Amino acid sequence: MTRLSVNINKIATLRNARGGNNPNVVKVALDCERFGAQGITVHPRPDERHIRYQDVYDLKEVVTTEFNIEGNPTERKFVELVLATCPAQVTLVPDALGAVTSNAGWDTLTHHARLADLVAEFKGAGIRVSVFVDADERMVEGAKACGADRVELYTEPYAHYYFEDQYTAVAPFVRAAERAQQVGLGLNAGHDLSLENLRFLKKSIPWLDEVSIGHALVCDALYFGLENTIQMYRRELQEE
Ligand SMILES: CC(=O)[C@@H](O)[C@H](O)COP(=O)(O)O
Ligand SMILES: NCC(=O)COP(=O)(O)O
Repeated sequence: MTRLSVNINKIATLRNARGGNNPNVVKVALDCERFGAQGITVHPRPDERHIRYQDVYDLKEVVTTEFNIEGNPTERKFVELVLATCPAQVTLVPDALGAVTSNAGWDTLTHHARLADLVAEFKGAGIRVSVFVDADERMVEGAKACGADRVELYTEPYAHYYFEDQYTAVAPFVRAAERAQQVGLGLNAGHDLSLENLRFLKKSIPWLDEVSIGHALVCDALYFGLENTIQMYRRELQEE
């Protein structure tokens, strides 16, 4: 089964636009769970432009599905937030300061020592660790060597090339996913996944453990409503 984790960053973006508490990210997270989300993902950034550190503490109190915190552990503040809130999963993402969104996976070979220390620290606290990587078998192997439990494949290139040629677009992801399976890593995927491209990814890599989806899902919810939208994404992930 491939689980759907809803990334609620964009809900916080909307809330922050007016400075009040509408929409309420805690309520939305609970509603997402009620509507069928199997996890809640947040990706706090150091500038707190969407999810704030306090949101993470508030969400940890109430989320009953898998809570996944994504972020760059270069910031000690992020490491401390994760250790203090103890989510089910932390996803380590090398997002650059000032970047609009995540735009690459880790070089798990160059950063082996640092990643290995962090993985050990989080695993020691009972937190599953996923490492965000490009669809590159060497980076998958490097994540395994760091002690990670899972990798999350950065799917922006798949989403980008999907409409040109879906088979060519998915091919490196299938190879990376096969490598993850061979070395015993769990497998997540995320970034720019949508109602258009999700089913083909799932069909190509049926052993995917989890997808985290935010931007497209929140956009779709404007048209279809949140409950319908979550159900629509869940249907795309059903086994054939
Ligand atoms: C790691 C990843 O691909 C997502 O977490 C993405 O970075 C969402 O973050 P934003 O909502 O800030 O774009
Ligand atoms: N890990 C990916 C994620 O949480 C959501 O990415 P996106 O759907 O907002 O591009």
